[in-house]
Amino acid sequence: MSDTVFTARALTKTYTSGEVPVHALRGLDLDVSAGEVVVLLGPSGSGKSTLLNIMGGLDHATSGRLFFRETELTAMDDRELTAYRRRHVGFVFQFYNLIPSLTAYENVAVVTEIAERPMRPDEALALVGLEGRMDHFPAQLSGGEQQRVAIARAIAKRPEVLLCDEPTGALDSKTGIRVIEALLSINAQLGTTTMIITHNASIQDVADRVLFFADGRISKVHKNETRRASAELTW
Ligand SMILES: Nc1ncnc2c1ncn2[C@@H]1O[C@H](COP(=O)(O)OP(=O)(O)OP(=O)(O)O)[C@@H](O)[C@H]1O
Repeated sequence: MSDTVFTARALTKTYTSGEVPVHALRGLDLDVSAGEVVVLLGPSGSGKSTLLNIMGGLDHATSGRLFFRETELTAMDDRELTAYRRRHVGFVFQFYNLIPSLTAYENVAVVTEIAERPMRPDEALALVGLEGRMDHFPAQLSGGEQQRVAIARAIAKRPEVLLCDEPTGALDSKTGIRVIEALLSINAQLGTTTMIITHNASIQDVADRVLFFADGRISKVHKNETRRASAELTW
């Protein structure tokens, strides 16, 4: 099996829904290795979410090619992309989208009931440090804890990749660090390839590689020789 999970070549995305076309991605080349933690930084509108959505099979590119291992995502129709997404991709968004009437355990079980070889909800919740909160409802959990339930839900199906769009965007520094800690612990224990969009530059220190976006392109790449432990982060 190849060690490269994603290969993007000359990838573009142009939105033509408005009067003026928006060039969200302007020819992007990228290789992501298995088990890598990649942080995406850059100004608002620079194309970070567009790239993650295409990698996650939520959207189609306009031109160029994108592969998940040997499979070409840019050749897939919506039905094939849905199957790819269900099988291989976990998503974490800024807002947790938990079901308020279900406990933490039940929110995770919603996913494990339909996955192919899921872990048990209690295992997934233990991985994010919430073994003691399984019977709590979202309203009884802090923002950081709710986000960790959302992470447990995303990883319970054992996805190969975890795509996170501003996972700490709504959190204060202390709870945000706990969330990053949960993501890194999953990466260490399960080897899940992890991509994290953030506006918080201090998070870049926990990555293997940092991609700086500007105007639909990757303008700079920085490789961290050593990754900083999440406990050492401050913001
Ligand atoms: N569905 C859409 N229709 C039209 N234009 C869009 C759509 N989605 C995104 N765009 C535009 O594409 C560009 C890139 O947006 P994108 O969300 O990828 O940026 P971003 O770097 O993730 O920004 P942010 O950090 O604010 O989330 C922006 O100009 C945005 O307005």
